[in-house]
Amino acid sequence: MVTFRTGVEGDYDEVNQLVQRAFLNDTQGREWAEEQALFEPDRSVLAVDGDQVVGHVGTFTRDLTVPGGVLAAGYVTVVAVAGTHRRRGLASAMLTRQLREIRDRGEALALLWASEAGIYGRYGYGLASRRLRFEIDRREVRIDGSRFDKSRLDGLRLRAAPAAVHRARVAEVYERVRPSRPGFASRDDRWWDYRLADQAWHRGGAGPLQAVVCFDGDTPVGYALYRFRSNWNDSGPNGEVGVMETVTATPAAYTMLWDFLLNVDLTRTVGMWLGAIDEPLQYLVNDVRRLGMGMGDGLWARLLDVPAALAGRRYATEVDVVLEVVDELLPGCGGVFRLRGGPDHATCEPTADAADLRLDTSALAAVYLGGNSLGSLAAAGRVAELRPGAVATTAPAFTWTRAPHALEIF
Ligand SMILES: CC(=O)SCCNC(=O)CCNC(=O)[C@H](O)C(C)(C)COP(=O)(O)OP(=O)(O)OC[C@H]1O[C@@H](n2cnc3c(N)ncnc32)[C@H](O)[C@@H]1OP(=O)(O)O
Repeated sequence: MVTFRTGVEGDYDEVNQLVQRAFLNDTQGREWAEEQALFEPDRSVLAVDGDQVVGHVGTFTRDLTVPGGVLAAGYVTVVAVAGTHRRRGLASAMLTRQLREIRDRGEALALLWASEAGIYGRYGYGLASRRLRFEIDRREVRIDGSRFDKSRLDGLRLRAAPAAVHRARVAEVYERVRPSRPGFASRDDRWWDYRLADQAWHRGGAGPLQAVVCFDGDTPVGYALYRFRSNWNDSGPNGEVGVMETVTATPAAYTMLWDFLLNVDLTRTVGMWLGAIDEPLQYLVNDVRRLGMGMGDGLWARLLDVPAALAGRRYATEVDVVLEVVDELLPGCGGVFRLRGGPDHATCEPTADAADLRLDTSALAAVYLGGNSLGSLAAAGRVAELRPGAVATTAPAFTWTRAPHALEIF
């Protein structure tokens, strides 16, 4: 018989083996120091059959930047069920218990990256952010000089080194940018260890992790993390730059860093897998088509405390709306709420007033970070307009200056 329990410290190895098998990973030669340091056993739910762990869901404790604020969130991770025990409800049982535990800790929402996009909607998650992949034919692409004022680069300088050398500067820039960019997550030392981890298997055949930092005087104002992949073919050099993330406090730093990344001798391609959906590079280059862009999904979000989540963000325009939120999995998380908000204030409370809009919790999650338009969800029939005009007045409020961007898979 399968039973469920909370994890303990000694579970890591068995859980990790289960997870690696479930994700079809070859574990040979891998060490897990950085991953193990992130393990929060008391936030794991395990399924156990006899003496064997056959299922696992984990949670990390982190803060998420939302439009105009930062909220504690449960970061859901390494969901796995043994191949011998699938499609008999184990994941559903663990994921539902996990959502209740996240809510009971007072975290207003759960977040995850999905291995397959078909899995999580049934648990109330909505796709809240997207990413752009880039595969740039770098010889065809350059920063278009007519689109920016070169004098803005005066006084800036770049310094490139193995990433570990620049760790403090990189973390300093990230902390400066994080509070204002929806989708960014808090990174303590353990998370920097994970992000900068550089064992052979983290490299995926490319070289060591590099950082290039942009300084304005002595102040770091931007950085890029990247790897080179050396390659040659019959025509000569065919190397690649693989960009992991670029974080910048100013447009000038962004321009200077991308100019550097696009001009590495002996390379032909610049790739980035987790670019922002509104990546400014699109608006800077001479030939946008040659950026080789493709869209992917990003963060999935699940609201667990609707009033706290809605009052915890800010709104692009003044809004006063009554939302009926339908939550089939956790009915206690749904209800009718009046949201009053604007660029510098927000309140949200249960109300007995008639609802203006009705939507399910996954549709609300989809618009929560400003990554999808409420109007688009309404066009899909996912938002019911109970008071005529309510979509038109509410949709602009849920947008934000920048699209949400999740920088790393956890
Ligand atoms: C945040 C993350 O960690 S994402 C990683 C998820 N894990 C993986 O992809 C690893 C490989 N897969 C697995 O380990 C398992 O197949 C899991 C964890 C995805 C599902 O575990 P199971 O115990 O089989 O799920 P369970 O029996 O509870 O089924 C849950 C529902 O999800 C559905 N489902 C499961 N996998 C998929 C899928 N890949 N695509 C679409 N639907 C799926 C099931 O059909 C079921 O639907 P229903 O309730 O409408 O009948």
